[in-house]
Amino acid sequence: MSTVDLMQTPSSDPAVILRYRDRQYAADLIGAAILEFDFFSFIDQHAGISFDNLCSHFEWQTRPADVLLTLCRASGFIANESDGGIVLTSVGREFLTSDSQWFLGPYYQPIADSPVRKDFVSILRTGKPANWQAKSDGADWHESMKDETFARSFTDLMNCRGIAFGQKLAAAVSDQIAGHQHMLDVGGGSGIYSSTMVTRHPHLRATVLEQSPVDEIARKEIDRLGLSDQVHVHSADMFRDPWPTDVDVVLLSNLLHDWDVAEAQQIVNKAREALPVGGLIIIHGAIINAEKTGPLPVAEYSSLLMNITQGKCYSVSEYGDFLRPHGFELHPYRDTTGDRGFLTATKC
Ligand SMILES: C[S@@+](CC[C@H](N)C(=O)[O-])C[C@H]1O[C@@H](n2cnc3c(N)ncnc32)[C@H](O)[C@@H]1O
Repeated sequence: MSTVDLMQTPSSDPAVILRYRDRQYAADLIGAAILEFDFFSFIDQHAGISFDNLCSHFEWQTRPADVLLTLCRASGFIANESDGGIVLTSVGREFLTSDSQWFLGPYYQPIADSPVRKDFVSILRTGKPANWQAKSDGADWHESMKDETFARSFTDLMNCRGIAFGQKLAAAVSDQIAGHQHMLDVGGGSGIYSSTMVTRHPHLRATVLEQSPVDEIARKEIDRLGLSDQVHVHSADMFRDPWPTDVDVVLLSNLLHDWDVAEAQQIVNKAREALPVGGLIIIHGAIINAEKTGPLPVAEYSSLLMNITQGKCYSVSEYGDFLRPHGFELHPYRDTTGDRGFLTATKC
């Protein structure tokens, strides 16, 4: 394993490298819409249909249907009228409706039998995530994270991107974090976001709240970086157990997007309870714009998350709904690197 120098920051943006992986499932979701549901022909015949009526017709659940529609909007296949009604764009009508002479459905036929495409059909109907990467042991991603070998491999995956993401985030929140002392990094994985934050802001200490076995992985990683004095690991279940309360910043990095609305709201409510008035919540990850028209790389990544977890990439307005009515003042969304960004909010 290479030596890590968290003081050194990258000069380039890894977006292109990440996008190959982040968009891996998007073709299968579009393939499901075309091949299984002839979705675009239906929209053509029912121009202006509402989201709810669309879901009723196809018997789709809200979460996966929203991810599909966001992907179609971000791709420029559909648009929303001012009353929210869904219509096709020119490219959608000309190339994606089955009675058009330019219909490109047969181009997707080779992936008709892809397990991921088939999974999407059942996720749209049931709302339940598929097994992680079609593993046959029946465990979804959330359950798999309790397995030592899987947790190690997946934490490595998150850690490698987290070095640059964490460094950019730490730099971007400098003004907001200056007067704060103790950050709670909920579901913090290897602790890389805490490690990069305290390296950039040495006045700060951090606590990583993690479940077993990731908690032990985090302890070892933080120790390897020589940061055990500033970053501690608190072993707990974020839903069932109490959170430390002597904190004035809560970081939720790539966390809410793993969960459906009820669980995500539960996490935000626990963050509110943990923070004093004036405390800061930071939500970091891949975030859809307020209009749900993009960015395309985030809409593509959302199809992967929707397939393997109980969540999706939420939009700026959906995060506003989690925060504003629950006692937070929201600050504007900001980009960092690699199609990621963050929102902050202050507890009122
Ligand atoms: C997608 S990862 C994000 C890790 C890190 N925050 C990042 O940005 O890379 C979600 C993390 O939440 C943790 N997690 C999931 N359920 C949890 C629970 N009930 N209690 C504590 N941590 C949990 C997982 O172990 C995992 O490390």
